[in-house]
Amino acid sequence: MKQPTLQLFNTLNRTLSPFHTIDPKKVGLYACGPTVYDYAHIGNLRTYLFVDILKRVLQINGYQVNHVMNITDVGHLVSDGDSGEDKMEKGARKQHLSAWDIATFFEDAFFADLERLNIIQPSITCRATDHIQEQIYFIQSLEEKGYTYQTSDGLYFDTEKLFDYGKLARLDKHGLEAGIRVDMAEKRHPTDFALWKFSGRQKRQMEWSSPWGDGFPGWHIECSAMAEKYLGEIFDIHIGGEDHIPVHHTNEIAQCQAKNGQVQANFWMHGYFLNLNNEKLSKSGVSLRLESLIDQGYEPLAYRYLTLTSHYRSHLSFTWEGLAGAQKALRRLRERITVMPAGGAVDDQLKAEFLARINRDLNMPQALALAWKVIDSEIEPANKKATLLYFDQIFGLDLGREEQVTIPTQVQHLAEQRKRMKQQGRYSEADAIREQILALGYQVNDSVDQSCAIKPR
Ligand SMILES: Nc1ncnc2c1ncn2[C@@H]1O[C@H](COP(=O)(O)OP(=O)(O)OP(=O)(O)O)[C@@H](O)[C@H]1O
Ligand SMILES: [Zn+2]
Repeated sequence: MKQPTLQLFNTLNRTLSPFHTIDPKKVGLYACGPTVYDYAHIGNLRTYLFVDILKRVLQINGYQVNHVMNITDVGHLVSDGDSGEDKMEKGARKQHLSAWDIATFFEDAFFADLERLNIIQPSITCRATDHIQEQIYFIQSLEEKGYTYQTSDGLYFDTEKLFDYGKLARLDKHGLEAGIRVDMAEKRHPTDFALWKFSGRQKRQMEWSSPWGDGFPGWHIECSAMAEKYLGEIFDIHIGGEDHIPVHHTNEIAQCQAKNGQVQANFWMHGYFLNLNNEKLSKSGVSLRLESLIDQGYEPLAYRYLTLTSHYRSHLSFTWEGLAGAQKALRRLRERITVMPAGGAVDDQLKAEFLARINRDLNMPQALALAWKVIDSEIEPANKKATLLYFDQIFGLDLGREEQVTIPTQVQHLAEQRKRMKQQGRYSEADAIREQILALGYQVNDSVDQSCAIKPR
């Protein structure tokens, strides 16, 4: 398919822009991965579902996607402003395990959640602790270029050295400095951030020697170093949750610009938060796991369906009623598809309409609405099925899974009533009931035995 039919919202210039790639057939995609100090919550998973949808949309547009995702298993401090404890060491204390053990445990749990949600695995997964040397080289290069300074607790990036620091977030750097009230310790500017932190007097579970002393890398440097290793100095898309805009991605850009003279990705995309009771879900605060939804009897894909009902650039409020609605809609969609015959062809016009919707900045709510329109359309049932299964390459909802069709008792009663009317020769009343059944989304087939004569329309 020829470019540029796909349009994506680029946070860098705040516009919906035609998507152009560096290589005509390939996309380099870097997604910031989880910090594995606890279970992922369904908010984190919303972001990975968004990445998955983007990847599927790129693939259906004919691109081969080289998808790299990191695992943050060291260096992410409790405060994004680079103060406080390392989340891994804190998590290890809480779980009474070593930092290495919790990293392995929660990484496995994370991938199990991805699988349950039909999220396609990244092409490359890379851990921060497996790339310490790459991070040290990156920092050395920044040091040689004069972007660093040392304090008693680490080596820092001097954000004042970059004239356009903070452009991704449109930060008012000087305004920030004037209004700053927090203790900056020995940092020269509030936005400066750690590249390497010293272990200090207390021995850490995770530490390495470096030209600056024993310690561990800062959080932002891991993504810059690993993205460069696997995707090169410049690639197509960098993606993460909206909280990455002001700090993590801003600092990643600063490091790469300082080292290589350019912003490392052409497109920056951000998924908005999932909230619960108007609060952002977070591992350390209000949390809710996929496991809890399963415990309540929901299938993981009902949650996937729920996330498709809102655009990725809108906040989504989680409610149990919303999830129940999503579960019901998903079952109903599968029931309707189950009874359609196989062997049809994808409808060209509906396919074009679908591509137009998903290619306009991944408009999944509109794409879902189209699926329901297909269900109610006049096209041949076999072609409906083929078209919906084509859509499912993007939805990832297992729409081809056979769903046991359960006819509501109300519909069964109406069908029995209609049968009696017909036996008594009261045909116009029987026809009126048939219409009533149709309005409820079912049809009666008179040519077969009454017990299997009702099916979803
Ligand atoms: N409520 C949320 N809704 C959607 N995405 C989220 C939410 N909270 C975090 N994310 C995203 O999830 C991804 C993984 O985040 P990470 O594992 O680093 O979480 P964290 O910052 O350690 O913990 P927390 O969930 O407490 O913020 C990131 O891209 C982040 O932006
Ligand atoms: Zn990152």
